[in-house]
Amino acid sequence: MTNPLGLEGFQHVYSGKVRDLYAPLGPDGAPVPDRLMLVASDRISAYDWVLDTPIPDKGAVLTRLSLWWFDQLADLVPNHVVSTDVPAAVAGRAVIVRRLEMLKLEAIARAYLTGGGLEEYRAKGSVCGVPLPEGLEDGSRLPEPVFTPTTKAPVGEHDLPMSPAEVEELVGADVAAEVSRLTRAILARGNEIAAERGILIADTKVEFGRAADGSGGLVLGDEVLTPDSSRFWPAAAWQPGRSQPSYDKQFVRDWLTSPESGWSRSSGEAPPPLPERVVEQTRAKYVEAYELLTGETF
Ligand SMILES: N#Cc1c(N)ncnc1-c1cnn(CCN2CCOCC2)c1
Repeated sequence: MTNPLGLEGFQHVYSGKVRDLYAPLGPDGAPVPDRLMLVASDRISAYDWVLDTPIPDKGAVLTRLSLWWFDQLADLVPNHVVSTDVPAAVAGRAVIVRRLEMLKLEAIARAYLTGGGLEEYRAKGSVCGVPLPEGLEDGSRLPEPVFTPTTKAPVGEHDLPMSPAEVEELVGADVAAEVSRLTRAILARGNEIAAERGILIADTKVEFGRAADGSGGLVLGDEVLTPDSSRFWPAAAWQPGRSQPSYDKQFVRDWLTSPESGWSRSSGEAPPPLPERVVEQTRAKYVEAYELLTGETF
């Protein structure tokens, strides 16, 4: 298995759109049983494409933000973070984590109605089996966060909505109820904190696992409440009844859909490289979100 970053003492396990997973190797050269390393890249995705142009420091900013959120949520749920003692090549954008038995579902909660949830609401008046009030629009705030889990589709395929019965069949009724409760509580806590700082978190995806030996309860894995795992909206621009501007990706989206890019979403072709000004504006939004939420300087 190739080692894209050439990390001595680590075996590459998996690459997602913007993050990668490595296994630390022990002195015998075998993977250490209960450890993994999550590495956040500077890659950015838009319109289902991973763009050619990296956003400098994006991986480091989102790693620090996720670590901060794990701390803010520690009273709600234990997490998989072990340390940030990582190789210099990925310092600041990688985390050593406990190896978990991950639940095979994407635990999604929605506090505002948009995207796939809005489509289902318009068709059925409900989302994932949860009836919603009439008259909701794109961007409407929901009475309370709704659990809208999906499958974990293979690379290149789309995640599919799961009904409560399908979740229970996958993980059992008790774990299904706890995953729903925790996912909604994480989003509610996130919005309590973010709204005071000018950011609305419309929805979020988290991942849970259990200790490999089966001991203990659910552990929060992956990343948490970052602009990659969640929809961040600027609170001041919130206006139900239209598509909301993205806190972090609007400069990218606006340029890619402008005549200047020469690109069309319907072309099926990869988007062109981003101009430097869009890269700088986007980097600044990630840093701004981090500094607003945490009160710390990047
Ligand atoms: N987190 C975590 C974790 C863990 N603590 N233990 C075992 N497996 C995983 C794991 C394996 N894959 N994913 C999906 C999320 N990936 C993250 C990396 O980047 C690609 C997507 C999570």
